[in-house]
Amino acid sequence: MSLHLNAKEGQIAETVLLPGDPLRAQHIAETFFDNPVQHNSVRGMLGFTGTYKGKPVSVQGTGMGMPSAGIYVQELIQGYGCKTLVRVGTAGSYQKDVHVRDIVIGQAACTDSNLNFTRFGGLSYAPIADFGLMMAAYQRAQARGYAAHVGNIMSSDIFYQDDPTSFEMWANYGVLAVEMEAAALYTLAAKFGVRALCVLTISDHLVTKEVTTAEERQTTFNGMIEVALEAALGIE
Ligand SMILES: O=P(O)(O)O[C@H]1O[C@H](CO)[C@@H](O)[C@H]1O
Ligand SMILES: O=c1cc[nH]c(=O)[nH]1
Repeated sequence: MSLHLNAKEGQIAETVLLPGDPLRAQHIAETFFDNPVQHNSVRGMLGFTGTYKGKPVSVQGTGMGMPSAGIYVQELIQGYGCKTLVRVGTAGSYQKDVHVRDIVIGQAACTDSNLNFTRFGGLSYAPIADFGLMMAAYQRAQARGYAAHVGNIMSSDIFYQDDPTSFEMWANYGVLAVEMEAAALYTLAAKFGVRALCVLTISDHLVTKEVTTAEERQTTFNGMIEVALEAALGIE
C-alpha cells in the first residue's frame, strides 16, 4: 500500500506501462494482458496486472500533468519496487513531417514546468530516456513498419496555451511533439536508478490542426502499446 495506490505488496509487476488516461489502462489490460487483475481503484486511477506473452506486466493510469504522474511514478518505484516504467501517451505534433497517428519516442524531454528548477535550485537538468529501451522501441516500431520518430519532446504544464503559436520556438529547435508527463518520469527514473521511456502517438497536430476523437485516444492506439510492451519486456 502507498498513499495513492491500494495494491498489496507483490501485486504490481516490475514492468509498468503508464498511460495518462485510466480508461486507456483498462483498455490495455483487457486487450493485451492474459488474466488481468485490477490492482488499484484509489481516486478511480485504474491499475491492472497480468501477463503479456507469459511475462508479468502492469499498467497504471497516472492522470494528466507532472504533479499527478510524479506521485504514481514515485510510489510505484519506492512502494512496489518497479524497475521499468514506460509511458504510453498521446501528443500534439509540432512538425509538419510528424503526422497524426505516427509514433514518437521521446529521447529527451524539455519542460516549461518549474518542477526541475525547484528540484535543482534554478539550474537546468536534461531529462533523458533509457537508451536500451529507446533502441528497443525504435527497432520494434521499424520491424512492424510503423511511422516512428525519435527525438526531443516537450512536457508542458499548459494544455491550452494563451498564444497558440508559442510552440514554434520549440519546433524551431527540433522538438517533435508536446505532452505533459515525460520530464517528470525521466527525472524520477534517474533519481531512483530505474529505466524509463515515453512512447507517444500523435493525436492532434499544432501545425495542420488535424485531430483524432476522444474514443480513438482511449482505445485505438494499439501499435504504440505493442511496441512499448515488447521493448519493456525484451520480447523480440
Ligand atoms: O494521453 P495521455 O497519456 O493522457 O497524454 C496526453 O493527454 C493529456 C492531455 O489531453 C495529457 O496527459 C497529455 O500528456
Ligand atoms: O499534451 C498534449 C497531448 C496531446 N495533444 C496536445 O496538443 N497536447
